[in-house]
Amino acid sequence: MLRIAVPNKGSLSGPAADMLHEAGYQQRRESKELRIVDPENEVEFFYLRPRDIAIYVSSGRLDIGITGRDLLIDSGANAEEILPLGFARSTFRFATKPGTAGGVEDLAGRTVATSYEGIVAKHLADKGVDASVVHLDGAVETAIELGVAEVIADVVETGTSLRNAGLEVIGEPIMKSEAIVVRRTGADVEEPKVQQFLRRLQGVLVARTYVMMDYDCRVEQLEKAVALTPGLESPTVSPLHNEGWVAVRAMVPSKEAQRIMDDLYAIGARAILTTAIHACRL
Ligand SMILES: Nc1ncnc2c1ncn2[C@@H]1O[C@H](COP(=O)(O)OP(=O)(O)OP(=O)(O)O)[C@@H](O)[C@H]1O
Ligand SMILES: O=P(O)(O)OC[C@H]1O[C@H](OP(=O)(O)OP(=O)(O)O)[C@H](O)[C@@H]1O
Ligand SMILES: [Mg+2]
Repeated sequence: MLRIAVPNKGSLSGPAADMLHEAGYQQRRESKELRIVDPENEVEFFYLRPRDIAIYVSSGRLDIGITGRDLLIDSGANAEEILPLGFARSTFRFATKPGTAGGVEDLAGRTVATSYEGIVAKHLADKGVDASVVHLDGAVETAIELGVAEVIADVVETGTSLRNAGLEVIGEPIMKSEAIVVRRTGADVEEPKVQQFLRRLQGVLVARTYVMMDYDCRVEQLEKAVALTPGLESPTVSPLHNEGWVAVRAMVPSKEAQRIMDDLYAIGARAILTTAIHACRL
């Protein structure tokens, strides 16, 4: 049975459960449940604090975990990223009151408040900047106003929390993060049950980012049409009853679907349809 760690709270927990559900796995019904068994899929899910997941996985007691890239790096755990999942995207940045500092080099001798001490201490050391780091559990934006630190280092998504606290980012992002699947460093990722789990999640990612496009076009326009919709391997082309016409079917990135439909129409394609993909294995 594959043992998988899933975030039980916070920004990662809802989207992770949604993705697993879309991949066909049973998920907990109540937020108080700490573990469930999905016997049909031979998987056991453990609902753990996102910050602890890389540590459990590195111990080898759990085969796989879903966590944030920033949390993995901050933990220093002996685990590695094996699949990015595309949700909980954020950057990790320094911020302070406007006019206090221009870049990381100005932080020498200052105090930085953060919930991600591991990332911050390493980054400061790499840059050769000697600053103190104070650990806070969350809501670090308030630490400056309350005099606990002069600088913060925190997760930034829209920037609303920083703006509301009257702070601005300084320097380049320390890192970019998103939800990821982790496995103990060096453990076999080719193991069939691990591969099956990854294929299912990859299927969800593809189903979320592609649509199926169908259209009819004249044979003379086929090469131009296929250039617009090359598909993943190559599009399916079938003859139509009307001579001189073919039907084409190809997967296209959903973000580009409307533009591609306009371009196909412009070269004479007709009956252009897009449909959602519910699941797939590539
Ligand atoms: N506003 C956000 N937008 C996108 N990702 C976020 C956001 N806040 C946190 N994250 C990401 O979520 C993960 C943090 O997990 P965590 O459980 O601490 O989330 P959280 O929302 O901060 O939870 P809590 O505030 O309950 O501690 C990190 O990978 C982080 O980059
Ligand atoms: O750039 P934004 O879109 O505003 O998002 C970033 C904020 O979201 C998270 O806070 P959360 O609500 O999880 O509170 P926390 O700081 O207590 O973790 C993060 O810690 C930032 O404060
Ligand atoms: Mg938070």
